[in-house]
Amino acid sequence: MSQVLQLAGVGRTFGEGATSVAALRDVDLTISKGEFVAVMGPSGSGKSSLLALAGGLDRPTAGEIYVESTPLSGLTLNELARLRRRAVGYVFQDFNLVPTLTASENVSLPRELDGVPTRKAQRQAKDALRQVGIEALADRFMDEMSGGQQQRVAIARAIVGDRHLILADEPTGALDSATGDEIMGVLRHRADEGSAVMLVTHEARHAAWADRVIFIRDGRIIDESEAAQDPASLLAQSGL
Ligand SMILES: Nc1ncnc2c1ncn2[C@@H]1O[C@H](COP(=O)(O)OP(=O)(O)OP(=O)(O)O)[C@@H](O)[C@H]1O
Repeated sequence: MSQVLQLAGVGRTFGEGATSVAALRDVDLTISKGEFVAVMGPSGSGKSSLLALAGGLDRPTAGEIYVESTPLSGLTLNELARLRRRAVGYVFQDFNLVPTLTASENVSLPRELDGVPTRKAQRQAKDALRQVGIEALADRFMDEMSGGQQQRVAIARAIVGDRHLILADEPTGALDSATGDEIMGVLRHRADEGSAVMLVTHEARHAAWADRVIFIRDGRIIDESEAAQDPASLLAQSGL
């Protein structure tokens, strides 16, 4: 099975009647094992909504979403939560880390909740923290870490274990550009190892790490390109 994520005719409308907002309309999208896809588009175009649906954090008002061939509409909330913990790593814009836990505990907690034995979960957490370059900070609490360090913890939590679908919403916002590139390298590596990666970004230089770039405007996919050699040409192509 090579399709990790599939959206078929997906729509998401918020509210009803005259004041309703169509955040996404009729989106068809497939991401395969080993594929790194970047999503670009203006503010309010539907990028975060797309990621939330793909990660099972929200439900579509039209169409169907499949994660590893499982149609999400058929799952109860508990089943959806289990699938999210097992298969989906999510990097939130605002990190969503637990302040009273250490870096290592923040990363291992979702694994333990999913029944992975503590020792193994801790080993996996350590490995994920190593991949994002902060293994030495494993025992620090969140308020002892800078914004950039917390962001790395959030990324470690998303890639820990063997998640097959990594969804990242602007994961480089608080990072300087060298660290941002390092994080892109981590996501690229995860894709090369067989995960499907979807990254929302405003930065063409980050999108250039992807195999494919999707442009969204007004809730619709307006264009898809193979990643260009020259990141600036991505923006030129889409007219963004
Ligand atoms: N919970 C909600 N209730 C009502 N409208 C919403 C909700 N979430 C998103 N929207 C609307 O849906 C549209 C798409 O929003 P979304 O956050 O997905 O865009 P975005 O491309 O991620 O924007 P940004 O780049 O600013 O993060 C916007 O018009 C937004 O106002």
